[in-house]
Amino acid sequence: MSILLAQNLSKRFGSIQALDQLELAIDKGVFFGLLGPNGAGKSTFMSVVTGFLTADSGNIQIDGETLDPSNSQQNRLVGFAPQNIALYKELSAEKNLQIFGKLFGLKGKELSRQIDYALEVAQLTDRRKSSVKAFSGGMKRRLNIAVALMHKPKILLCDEPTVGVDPQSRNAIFDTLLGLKSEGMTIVYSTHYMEEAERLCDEIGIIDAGKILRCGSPDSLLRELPRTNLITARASSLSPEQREAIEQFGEVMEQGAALQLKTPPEFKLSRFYQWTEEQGLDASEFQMEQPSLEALFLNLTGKDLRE
Ligand SMILES: Nc1ncnc2c1ncn2[C@@H]1O[C@H](COP(=O)(O)OP(=O)(O)OP(=O)(O)O)[C@@H](O)[C@H]1O
Repeated sequence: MSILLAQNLSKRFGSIQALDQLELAIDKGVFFGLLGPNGAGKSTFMSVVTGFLTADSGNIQIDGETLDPSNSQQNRLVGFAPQNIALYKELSAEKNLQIFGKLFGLKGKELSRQIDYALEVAQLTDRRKSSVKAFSGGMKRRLNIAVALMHKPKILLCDEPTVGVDPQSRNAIFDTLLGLKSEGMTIVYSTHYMEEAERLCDEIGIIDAGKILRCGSPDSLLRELPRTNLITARASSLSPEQREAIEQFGEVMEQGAALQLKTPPEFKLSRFYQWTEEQGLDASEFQMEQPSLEALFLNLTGKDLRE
């Protein structure tokens, strides 16, 4: 059974249709990536799931029950780390967690235990007494996630947690989230970076203009791409005879100093490498275009993911 189910979900802001009959089902324990460009509706979807916004129509179920923002038991199932960091900058990491924990009704030993746990998961235990204003962007992001964990949610929604974060801090955020997944938490992670979606996610939902266009494992999504490969090499690396012979593998185009080979679906890579070997050519001379989620997105929408 899905732990998070959205059916026919729509939300409009004036003339903008932010969510457009969106359909999504996320299973328990899955690291789910919501991949789409700016303005696709990712934040709006998360805000509706957390009850900050009300949908115009449609239905959300959390762990089998229809979403009801006034149901505090249900609210406890979902943690939300919003894109705009919500922390008290003058206060320490520990104090921040204390305030948010109390808001969720934690106190005494349970509150202390949860603070220790959240700091540990966010890899901030040694900075618990430091004030947030001294934190790097990545540390603030991790504390933002720690806050979302204070009430022990089963689903964590993370809205673009790596925007504006340096590569080292990004890795620390990934470790934190993968650690949570290994504890059984369901993670919904929005991003417009396809490398992140590919690296982290068990399943990906491609979102654009408020609709989920495709959903599945990264591999199954990539299999949807037309199986035409593009192989590029320097034209000067082939003799005139080899230049002619390479046409047995597909259509050859010359682009300045580069030679591009567009291969048909029945193309056999092993046969191609056998030929390069027979010809005494260095296989590393030939660059292969890999199928990517970016290419799939372009294929589905005619748009670039990074536009
Ligand atoms: N409160 C609001 N009032 C008016 N328009 C809004 C509001 N919130 C979102 N929108 C619009 O709804 C659309 C979806 O926005 P949303 O923030 O959900 O996208 P997103 O995929 O999260 O992108 P981003 O990464 O830019 O936040 C956008 O066109 C946005 O401008």
